[in-house]
Amino acid sequence: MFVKHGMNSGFSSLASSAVLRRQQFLIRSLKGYSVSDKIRMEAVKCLSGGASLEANAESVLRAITPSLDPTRHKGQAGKIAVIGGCREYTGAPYFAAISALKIGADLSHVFCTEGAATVIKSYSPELIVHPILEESYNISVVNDEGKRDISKKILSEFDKWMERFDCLVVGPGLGRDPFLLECVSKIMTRARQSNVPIVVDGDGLFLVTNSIELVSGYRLAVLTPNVNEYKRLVQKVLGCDVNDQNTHGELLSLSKQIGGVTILRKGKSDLISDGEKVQSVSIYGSPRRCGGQGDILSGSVAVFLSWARQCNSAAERESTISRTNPTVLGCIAGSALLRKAAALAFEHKKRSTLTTDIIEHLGQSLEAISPAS
Ligand SMILES: NC(=O)C1=CN([C@@H]2O[C@H](COP(=O)(O)OP(=O)(O)OC[C@H]3O[C@@H](n4cnc5c(N)ncnc54)[C@H](O)[C@@H]3O)[C@@H](O)[C@H]2O)[C@@H](O)CC1
Ligand SMILES: Nc1ncnc2c1ncn2[C@@H]1O[C@H](COP(=O)(O)OP(=O)(O)OP(=O)(O)O)[C@@H](O)[C@H]1O
Ligand SMILES: [Mg+2]
Repeated sequence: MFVKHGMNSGFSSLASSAVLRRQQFLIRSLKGYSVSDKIRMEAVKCLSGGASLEANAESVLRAITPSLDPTRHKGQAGKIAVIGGCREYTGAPYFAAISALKIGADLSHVFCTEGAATVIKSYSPELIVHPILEESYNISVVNDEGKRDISKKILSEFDKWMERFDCLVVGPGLGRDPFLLECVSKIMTRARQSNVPIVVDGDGLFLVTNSIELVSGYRLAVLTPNVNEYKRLVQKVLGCDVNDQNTHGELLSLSKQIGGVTILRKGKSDLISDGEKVQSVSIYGSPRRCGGQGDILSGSVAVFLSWARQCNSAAERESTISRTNPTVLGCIAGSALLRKAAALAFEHKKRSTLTTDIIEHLGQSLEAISPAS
């Protein structure tokens, strides 16, 4: 009876499957003792050690999501900019930018190449799209001096907007063109000088892995590597292969080695560390691994990180949460919401679940945890 109830309440969402198996084992071994269900649950939590690692994601989401206060003006709930979108990819920046809006940001911008801009604009009139980036193939006849001028123009175009942003997402669908990446490096350096948080994902991680100084020591940077991106990062920064026997130690070392940037290692459980400790989010998501879910995550982390920073200054957060790095809170909240939305989408669409279906469930998933009124 207790087991069934426990599994259906928040308890199940707090545990990875391995921890759950251990908890079930412990519950079975506790049978026959005259303890109440509540005490038994506490005992199981302590014995399993799962509760200290798994983030209390719902509390984080509740604590950092701002109320819809009628006195607030446009922009106060977040202004996000995604830097990405090139000849090959238009979906990824769209997914990241539209997810930010669907969660509750007020404005979402995309900085991309001219060709990608028309396509992204046609996906949604909600996005503000800046066709400022250039790829080498478009300027192949331009000499070095001309290229320097183009690069300066791109930077000054971006500068006009940068101070307005609460967070940048660098990389979804950015591509790997050398000229374009060089310009994006300059944009990142400028954002860093202005203390604008940066979530680095996709091809942004390709750039950063090869130029780690772009983020090294920047406490407002978040890296969100998938399996491949994490492997490349570990090889480059730690000079070894990924060690699955020392997952937590390795993530801690990686974050410390990059000067305390927050890393969200995506996978079966999402692992998050800023070099102090490792927290996980293992809420059940979806068995569908369609492309684009990481893009939803990067846009979501940007919004929650911005909200967490606002709470920090307004001292609104619960005490246990207020001691946590806002970049870590942003990762916990983003990961939990994506997983909840993915679970809901899968319930309806099963095998045909796509990233756009998951995006449609972001609002409903947040509403269930932090109602709008
Ligand atoms: N619709 C779109 O426009 C999308 C564009 N995307 C963009 O595509 C660019 C490249 O990202 P990728 O994620 O493909 O680059 P990766 O270097 O991570 O992946 C390259 C290849 O590795 C394989 N792979 C992925 N996950 C794996 C796993 N868990 N184990 C073993 N192999 C695995 C995949 O088959 C993929 O072809 C980025 O800019 C990204 O943002 C993706 O976000 C997906 C959606
Ligand atoms: N094996 C898994 N089981 C459950 N959830 C997973 C698994 N792998 C990834 N996820 C979830 O999907 C999200 C996206 O992770 P994924 O590894 O697909 O990113 P990605 O490859 O960058 O995606 P994208 O296609 O957008 O580039 C993660 O945050 C995680 O919550
Ligand atoms: Mg990705």
